[in-house]
Amino acid sequence: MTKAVLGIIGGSGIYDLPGLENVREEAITSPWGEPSAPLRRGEMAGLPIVFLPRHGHGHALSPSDINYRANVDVLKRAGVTDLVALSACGSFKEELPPGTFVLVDQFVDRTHKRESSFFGKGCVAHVSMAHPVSPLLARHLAAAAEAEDIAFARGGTYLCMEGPQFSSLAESLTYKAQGYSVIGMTNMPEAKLAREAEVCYASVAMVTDFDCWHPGHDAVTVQDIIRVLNSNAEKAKALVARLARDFPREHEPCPVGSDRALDTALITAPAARDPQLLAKLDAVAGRVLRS
Ligand SMILES: CSC[C@H]1O[C@H](OP(=O)(O)O)[C@H](O)[C@@H]1O
Ligand SMILES: Nc1ncnc2[nH]cnc12
Repeated sequence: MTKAVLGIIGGSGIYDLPGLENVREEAITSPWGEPSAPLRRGEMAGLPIVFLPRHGHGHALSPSDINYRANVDVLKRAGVTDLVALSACGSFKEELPPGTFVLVDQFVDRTHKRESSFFGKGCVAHVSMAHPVSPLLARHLAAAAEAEDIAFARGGTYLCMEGPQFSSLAESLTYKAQGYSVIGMTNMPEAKLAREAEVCYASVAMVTDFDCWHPGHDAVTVQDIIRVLNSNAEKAKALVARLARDFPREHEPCPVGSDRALDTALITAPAARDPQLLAKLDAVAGRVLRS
């Protein structure tokens, strides 16, 4: 049995985690470069928690500048088994108004300026992204939201745009017509990298606005978003506290195989593998590379 370690990535408006006990800051170095910030390790209700603010302290990093590989790598090195992403987002649906927490279960990746895999020349791997969210983690989040009386939706599709500009009206209307639920700038490649690192992943997409498609709302501005962001952040912190309280202390095997994703993914013959890349993959893929 593996002990559960819960990772929390804080998005816009969530730069720390009050309620974390015995906090120590840990600057883990990564062969993938600089993570957004040192990790903050501690416990909640006895459960080990590792917190990382995605945009760095003071929100210095734009979505395109975040080193998603380093972030996931250091969380893996810290022993994280289950990772919750907290993210602000715009909504494409009337029934998902600002303040709603959407436990998304699908992603559409429209990013184009980001390193999106740990693997490549000298060690090729193809993991499945058919079911990018860990259903058990999502179920625990739903139970925590229910217990905290937070308005939430089970399931939804998160369109990840490159940004940093918000969408044009034509883009917004197109995504709405496609049936997508929400839009943000950060969950990709984060979810892909978590899968490659065999870390269970779930995202709480916290609606701050209706993007720009809604006839009754003006085009989105950061000022408008910040107003909603702060109340969402308070609810998110309560959600995490409840999640930690009720979370299983042993890591539960993932029904969609998030925690074994590399069992069926590596294709490069051992003799053709690049030792330098293998060394960088020690944390992410050590389980399968060492066996
Ligand atoms: C401040 S609004 C735009 C910004 O907020 C979201 O970030 P995060 O997912 O880290 O909460 C969105 O993706 C943009 O990066
Ligand atoms: N409308 C929107 N588009 C992209 N990212 C967002 N984050 C919050 N609101 C957003």
